[in-house]
Amino acid sequence: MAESKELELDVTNIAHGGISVARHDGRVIFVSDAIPGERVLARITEDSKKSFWRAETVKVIEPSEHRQMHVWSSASVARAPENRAGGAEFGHIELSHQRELKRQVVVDSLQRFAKLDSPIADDVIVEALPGADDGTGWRTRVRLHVDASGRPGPYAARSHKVIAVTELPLATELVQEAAPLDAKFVGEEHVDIVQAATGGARLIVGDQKPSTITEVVGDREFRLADTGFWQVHTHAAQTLTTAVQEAIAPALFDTKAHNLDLYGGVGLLAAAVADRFGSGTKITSVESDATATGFASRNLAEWIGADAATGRVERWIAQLAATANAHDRARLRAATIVLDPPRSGAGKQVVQAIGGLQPAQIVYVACDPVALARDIGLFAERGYDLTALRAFDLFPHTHHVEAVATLTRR
Ligand SMILES: C[S@@+](CC[C@H](N)C(=O)[O-])C[C@H]1O[C@@H](n2cnc3c(N)ncnc32)[C@H](O)[C@@H]1O
Repeated sequence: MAESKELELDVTNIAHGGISVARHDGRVIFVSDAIPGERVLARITEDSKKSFWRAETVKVIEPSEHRQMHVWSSASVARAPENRAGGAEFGHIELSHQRELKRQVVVDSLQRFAKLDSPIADDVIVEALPGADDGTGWRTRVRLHVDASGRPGPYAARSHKVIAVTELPLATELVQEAAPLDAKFVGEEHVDIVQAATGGARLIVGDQKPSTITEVVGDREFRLADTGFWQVHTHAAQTLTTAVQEAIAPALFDTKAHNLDLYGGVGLLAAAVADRFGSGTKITSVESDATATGFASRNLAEWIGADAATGRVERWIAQLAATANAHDRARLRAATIVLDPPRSGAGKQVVQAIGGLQPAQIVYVACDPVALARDIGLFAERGYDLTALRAFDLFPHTHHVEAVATLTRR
């Protein structure tokens, strides 16, 4: 960028990633902190590409009827763009309209990346989780980054500049109370605040040695490392447990089949499946983090047919396919496979490997609608149709949306 350029833009659509779309002289401009329907003054931040530019809202000229005061003043458009805290990029939008925009992103992703124009996608709504009416107070895990002077804070939106803040409104009360926003951590890179279901909130400074915490879902306890993966929203684990249980078609479920929980963490979704279908359920939870699978083995111990394996899914499943005999193949054809991959999705290699096993049904839990849509497109090529889809607002005031899709063999 030679010099800072500002333009008045009419914002028309929402794009994946929490940014809005405007057009100027026929060129697409992705604009942050705006809402479709608004006219804004925006500063161009990237104009090196032919096909699109990027811009940040500097001033709202004609606000949307859905604009509200930002739930986090540290992220407000009233601040200079480079000083706005990141992680609440929808906080200036009414909560119900955030969900409408997320719905549009899910539907649009399915149309563009899965080439899917189906009533199942059209009927999807983004369901709210229990919690505060204003969508704050749900985060049980927060990472603060530390700047060169030792001061902790969130990164600014779209950069690694640490922003000093006085509050963390998306976090639970206990996490807010425990957050050391005035302390100094010279020489550290980050500080995590983690609230487990029992034992209050704790600080994890830098690469501190992990200790064991307990999470509770319904009347079931899960043990895990405080540095390990657990769903972030206070109600997320319960919501996904129920959603996965409901996404499985009982008529296609076989307790004795070689059922799988891929990207299984500490066994949350394997437990959901086994709870739904009873003590005889066979299911293997596969996860790359050996500490997590160690905990998963213990968390799943009460089900005789449940176990946990350590491995990268792409290799583990290739190995399974390579060594399966006719009996194993029949058990895999009868199987239900649950997968909950990271943001990048399962990808071609894993989708092809699962498709090759020809399981009866697949339940795909996704935190990225574009990655999900790409994988649904790949599954369609392997003979699987989308038969159910739900979306959940697991991350209010951010652009993130979680989806649970059921795919059934044709
Ligand atoms: C979105 S989390 C889901 C965990 C679990 N299903 C839950 O809800 O608690 C994704 C998990 O996949 C694991 N993971 C990431 N890439 C992996 C890979 N290639 N193979 C196996 N596990 C992987 C991560 O360590 C993480 O535990």
